[in-house]
Amino acid sequence: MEIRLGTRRSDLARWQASHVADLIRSVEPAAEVRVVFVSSAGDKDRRSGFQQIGGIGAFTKESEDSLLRNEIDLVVHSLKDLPTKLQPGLVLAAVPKREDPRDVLCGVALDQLRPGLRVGTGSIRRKAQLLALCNGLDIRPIRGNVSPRLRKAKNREGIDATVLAAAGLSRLGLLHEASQILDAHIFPYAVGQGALAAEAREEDTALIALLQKIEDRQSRTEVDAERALMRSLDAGCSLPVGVSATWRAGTLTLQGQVTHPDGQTKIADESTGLADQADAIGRSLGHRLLEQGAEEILKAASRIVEEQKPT
Ligand SMILES: NCc1[nH]cc(CCC(=O)O)c1CC(=O)O
Repeated sequence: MEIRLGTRRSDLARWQASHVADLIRSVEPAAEVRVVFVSSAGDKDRRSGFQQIGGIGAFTKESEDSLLRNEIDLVVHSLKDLPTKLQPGLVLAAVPKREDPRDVLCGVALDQLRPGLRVGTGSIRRKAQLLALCNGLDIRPIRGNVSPRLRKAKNREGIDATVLAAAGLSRLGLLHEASQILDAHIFPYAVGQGALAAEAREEDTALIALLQKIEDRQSRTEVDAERALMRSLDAGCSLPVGVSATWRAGTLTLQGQVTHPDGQTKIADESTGLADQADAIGRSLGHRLLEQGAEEILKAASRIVEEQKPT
């Protein structure tokens, strides 16, 4: 079978694509996987803050269009960047084994956070959670690829610190550059962080069956529960929702935290269930958070994200 695998051009995207290509070859030695580069709005627009370039789907839309036009057969994304609603005709065919989903702090350690310290991040979740840990931090909007962000923090170029996903650093062989891995109970991670998505056309049943062989059931369950939470909160990928998934004797506990962008209010709860109840776990957690007032925080966050968009 010939498989045209689409990816963006960044170092991280290339690593992820070749990793999935290797996984496919390992379960199907006869597969001919060819990597095809697709650019995205998120890659082209380097002017503005991360949240600002049309937000949802900024990194995934072009490759999905290319998939729908039959130019490629499969796209590999960071699952974190994949909107909760896929375009009609496309499916999340497989989720391979998830990397460490946690965030890391680079530049300083957690106990060195002080009012006025400049922390670069374009993520409203990271901003909110950082301010909740240390009121008065100077959060600077930055975006761009992982390595330049790391370098800026290291050289104190406009920022003193930054927060990045452990998974991205690890894939680029840069995890040793992190100052501290952040405990997910103190600093919950983004929905889908550390996981990869293999997206395909719904009608491509042979390819989907093949991709099932590279799926990791536990990772898939976590991701399904986390995405169900996001849907029940009606929250786009750019909202301040953090999660943490824990397994005990075949049951999954999903913790969720919604944090006001000013860091002053947060709502947290959890929901537990069996592995085949991923959707129900995510949905019931969503309902609990909404009952406690999450909607007001999410609305405030949406307004802030909207205001930051260039007109
Ligand atoms: N939106 C950027 C992005 N998308 C996926 C990753 C890291 C890898 C992952 O989370 O799987 C990153 C960089 C970061 O947030 O540090």
